[in-house]
Amino acid sequence: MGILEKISEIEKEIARTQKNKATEYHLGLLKAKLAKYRAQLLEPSKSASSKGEGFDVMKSGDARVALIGFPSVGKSTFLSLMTSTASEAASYEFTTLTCIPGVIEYKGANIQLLDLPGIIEGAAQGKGRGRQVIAVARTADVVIMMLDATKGEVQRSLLEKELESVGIRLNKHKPNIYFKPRKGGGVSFNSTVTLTQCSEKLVQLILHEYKIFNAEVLFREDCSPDEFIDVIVGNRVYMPCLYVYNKIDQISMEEVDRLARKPNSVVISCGMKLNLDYLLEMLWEYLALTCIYTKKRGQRPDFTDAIILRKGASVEHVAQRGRLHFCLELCDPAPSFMKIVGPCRSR
Ligand SMILES: Nc1nc2c(ncn2[C@@H]2O[C@H](COP(=O)(O)OP(=O)(O)OP(=O)(O)O)[C@@H](O)[C@H]2O)c(=O)[nH]1
Ligand SMILES: [K+]
Ligand SMILES: [Mg+2]
Repeated sequence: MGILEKISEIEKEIARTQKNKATEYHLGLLKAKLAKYRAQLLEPSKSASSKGEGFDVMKSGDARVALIGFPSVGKSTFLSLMTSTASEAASYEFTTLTCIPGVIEYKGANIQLLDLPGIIEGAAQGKGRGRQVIAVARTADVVIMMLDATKGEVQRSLLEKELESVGIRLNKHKPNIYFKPRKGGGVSFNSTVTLTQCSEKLVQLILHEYKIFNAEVLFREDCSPDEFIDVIVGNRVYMPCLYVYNKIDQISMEEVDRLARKPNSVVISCGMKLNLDYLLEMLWEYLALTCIYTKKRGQRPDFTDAIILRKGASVEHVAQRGRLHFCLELCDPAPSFMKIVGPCRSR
């Protein structure tokens, strides 16, 4: 049996198995197996043609945003609207066949926006350019999942499943579980909270499935078996995702209102240029970028020339941007998220 068949067998079995106390170990084991096969599926194959999967586009600017969506939802139209790059848009599917980068200039930041080919169900398994698109998505700071407002929720849940299956976790934080394999001593299991979804026995079972017999495990959060598996597997990407419903010019006001109220969602129309400013505001928030203005002693800050940093960045990051001589005289008082990490060298 090939890996794809094994995966589909396990998926079917999970779907048939009722979720209750008696089946929890069985289900936990199935999920561990599933994650293992999926990981195998994603391992780069040995053939030369699949080397360097993903489109080769240089990272540039202060942040990277990837446009993911079904064909013809308006990704290219959006790129052409928001950046000075033109990407061909047309009414037929798979107009875009490669990765096309553009730059959004916002609040002094350069945000790299990547237009990508449309993806469809089965993308993660290599349908269309799915794997390449997903490989690019993994490198982004934020994913915009663009959806056709007229197509309901189907597109959204299909794409979520695709991304989920390749280890991309949308709008979730890393599970707060300490996990460290050891050389010996068996499995030591502890938790600082009451666990309602995992138990020591289940954790042991899952670990054994991964041939891990010695490890330290500390749950600091009431995590699910899936979250625990994510921690063991280790290569998960936790990524903010904005769901953007395009083409709202095609649906009723009631429907627009319903979509707009969904969490992490924005409704727009590229065709009628509706709500694009609000989308940018949201995007900025999701990117969690901060502008820092520097000044020389006795002078006013230069608000036309910001340094863009991630929230939580330090003076050292400013220094790395070659603005060291300014950073010694940062606006006073220093913003609370800046921590001084060491003496600055002067230039
Ligand atoms: N009514 C309406 N049509 C739109 C809107 N935005 C884009 N379109 C149309 O939708 C069609 C597809 O747009 P594209 O930008 O090519 O879509 P895409 O997602 O890049 O498609 P692929 O590259 O094939 O994956 C085009 O005919 C656009 O004119 C919108 O807001 N409203
Ligand atoms: K298209
Ligand atoms: Mg396109």
